[in-house]
Amino acid sequence: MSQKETYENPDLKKERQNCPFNKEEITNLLDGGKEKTAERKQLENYILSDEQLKDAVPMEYLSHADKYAEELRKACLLMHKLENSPAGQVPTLRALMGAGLGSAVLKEGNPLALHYVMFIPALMGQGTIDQQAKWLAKAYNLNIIGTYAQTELGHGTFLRGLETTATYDPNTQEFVLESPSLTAYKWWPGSLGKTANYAVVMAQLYTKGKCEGTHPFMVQLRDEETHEPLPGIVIGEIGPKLGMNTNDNGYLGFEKFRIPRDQLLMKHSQVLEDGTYVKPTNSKLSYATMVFVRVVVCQDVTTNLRKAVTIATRYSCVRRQSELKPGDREPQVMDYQAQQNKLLPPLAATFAFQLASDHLWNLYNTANNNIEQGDLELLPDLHGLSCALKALCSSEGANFVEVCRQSCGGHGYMACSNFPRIYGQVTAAETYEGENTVLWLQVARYLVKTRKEQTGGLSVKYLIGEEKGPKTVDTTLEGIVHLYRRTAVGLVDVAIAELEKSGRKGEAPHDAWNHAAVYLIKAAQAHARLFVVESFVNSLKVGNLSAPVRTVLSQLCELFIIYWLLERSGELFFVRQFIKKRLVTVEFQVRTLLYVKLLAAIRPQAVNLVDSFDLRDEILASPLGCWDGNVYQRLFDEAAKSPLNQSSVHESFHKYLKPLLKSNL
Ligand SMILES: CCCCCCCC/C=C\CCCC(=O)SCCNC(=O)CCNC(=O)[C@H](O)C(C)(C)COP(=O)(O)OP(=O)(O)OC[C@H]1O[C@@H](n2cnc3c(N)ncnc32)[C@H](O)[C@@H]1OP(=O)(O)O
Ligand SMILES: Cc1cc2nc3c(=O)[nH]c(=O)nc-3n(C[C@H](O)[C@H](O)[C@H](O)COP(=O)(O)OP(=O)(O)OC[C@H]3O[C@@H](n4cnc5c(N)ncnc54)[C@H](O)[C@@H]3O)c2cc1C
Repeated sequence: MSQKETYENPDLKKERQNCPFNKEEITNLLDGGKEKTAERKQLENYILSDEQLKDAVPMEYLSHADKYAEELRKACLLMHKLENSPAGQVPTLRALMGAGLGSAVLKEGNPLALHYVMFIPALMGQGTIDQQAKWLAKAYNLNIIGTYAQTELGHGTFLRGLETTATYDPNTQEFVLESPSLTAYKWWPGSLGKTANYAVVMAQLYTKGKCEGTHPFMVQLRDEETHEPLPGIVIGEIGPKLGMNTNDNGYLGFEKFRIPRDQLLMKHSQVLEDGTYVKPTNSKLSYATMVFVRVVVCQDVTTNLRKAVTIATRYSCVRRQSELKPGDREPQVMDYQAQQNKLLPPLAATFAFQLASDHLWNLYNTANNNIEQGDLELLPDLHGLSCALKALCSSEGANFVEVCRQSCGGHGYMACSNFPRIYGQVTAAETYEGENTVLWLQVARYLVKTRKEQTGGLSVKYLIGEEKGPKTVDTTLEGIVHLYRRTAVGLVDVAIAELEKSGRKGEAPHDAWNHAAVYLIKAAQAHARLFVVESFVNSLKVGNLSAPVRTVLSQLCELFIIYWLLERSGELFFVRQFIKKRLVTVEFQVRTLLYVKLLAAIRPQAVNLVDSFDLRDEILASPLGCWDGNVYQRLFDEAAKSPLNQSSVHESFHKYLKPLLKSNL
């Protein structure tokens, strides 16, 4: 019997009555088409009906080592199932690696994730055709399992500061890998601790006595039969973390470890037999794997946010608390405007982030195809936009997930609510693949350069030439988007003025840069927000949407754009012309009124909107967010699984508490 034929909480049932739009239309839109929805559902049935992929006990009750073993067991079973997947191998793999279907089975992180998300992409992006022929089939067939080992104990951000060396020995035509200090040890790579037997290792390449910078090397770490670390390789796992505890992040040291010359991944730069170094066309091409992951992280964070919003919204319609009208029945907490103010902006954000991530994905594909043909023109724009959206989606996503947790009161703090895990994943994305502040500064560098040199890619075209558009702000959506644009331009100009001021005081450019960081980061963030709101508005102009779906998405779009404007209103005060023209006060009064009206307009559709995400209960993995709304019974069922409830008196009572109670007599 399907979950939809059993109990349904009466409040949720009411919420679902008379839905003015077709939920399936939104589901199809988010999946990328009707066929993709059908494919996803078929895949979910295939994977989630397998009893062996279900947890005997919740992960929280297992030891660190048992958690890893259990997740690895399921990850390997999933790989076996992949061969017969009805949806085909590529879509299945994609679904299994991310926060959607994959997380229903592998709740604490997939020990094979790095193999697919970074190791294989690194081989494809950095290896020559011959190297790909040698390694890729082995990697796809899981004859070898790899990771991406870049970060060290001493350096993660500053890649030019990495200490691991790979020194070419022309006599044997080998590279000698060495960790010259404790801080040179690789530290953090996922799957490195216990799972992987190979890695793409980033190391400083030395040849003919000269350092040529960081380069990727294909390195075998463990014996393919026994899995023992090879002589000269030191490996371990780094221990428990805030989240993602079964990704077995590890450490790795090299003691004069030799690899053949042809294990330098040589697609972009080469070392010839005699040690001659051949430069790449662009030194940043060796950073390409990170660019790819930044792009997919935006999508992954959005999926996690959808989960958090679904759980919080359904719970808020089941939960009744306090008094709205004296003497009346306690209301659904969703009927408090304060609760709508918490939950409807993140609901709108799930659409905003998805649409922006879709644009980024398209840019990635075009740029990558061009790069394969030797055309690097789109690279700066891709780097700028992937840094901007990765930083924005992960930081805003983490804040929104925390708000969703808060909106569920005490029950949101339960491990079984699934908020701790979701938060652990989204907050990790603020740090990995480039710490967000560092990425904001990369974006700012691109913006300042574009504004000063008056040349740049599509995402920064608005910084080139005179400001276009109306001089006053009107209350249409276009008018508000224009306000975002003027803020973004204004903040870049403020940052440039700050840099020039420091320059006039005689500061060196690097000091001036450091002293303008606050402004630079604000400018980068305003740029990223502009991109997201423009994507949202433009996406609604095109596309084949029915009138009811267009109406509700337009309401969400407007709500989101006004929400951000009100949230970030302080930034407008940095832009002097806005204050002079008194734009801020008048416009904000009007906008606040509209914002509140939009909350009320969207409120009745909240459950229908999250239903249209079509996230199965197994994926939500939360008694608070289940489709049927049977929250309290499910919470009790979860508590019954606690090992502390397996006996009425725990043995520790006799060991510790009883003697203490006696001694007090
Ligand atoms: C299905 C989905 C599943 C998803 C789930 C994912 C789960 C996976 C879990 C975890 C994975 C995590 C993996 C990792 O974390 S791997 C390690 C990642 N590490 C980083 O990201 C390090 C961050 N640091 C850097 O990127 C760089 O050091 C730097 C901050 C960019 C600085 O580099 P550098 O000092 O060399 O550069 P400059 O600042 O001097 O800039 C010089 C010019 O280069 C341009 N640039 C920089 N980077 C790039 C790039 N990547 N591409 C293109 N161009 C780049 C920069 O703009 C400068 O250009 P200019 O023209 O101004 O000179
Ligand atoms: C869950 C997880 C998984 C990971 N997986 C991998 C992996 O598979 N492979 C891998 O190689 N690495 C991995 N990492 C490492 C990750 O990529 C780095 O931790 C990340 O890039 C940040 O680098 P860092 O730790 O050196 O931070 P630091 O750079 O030391 O940051 C510390 C502080 O200094 C600030 N800071 C640093 N530089 C600047 C600057 N120039 N200007 C202003 N502020 C600055 C930062 O903003 C931050 O506030 C993982 C990390 C995590 C958390």
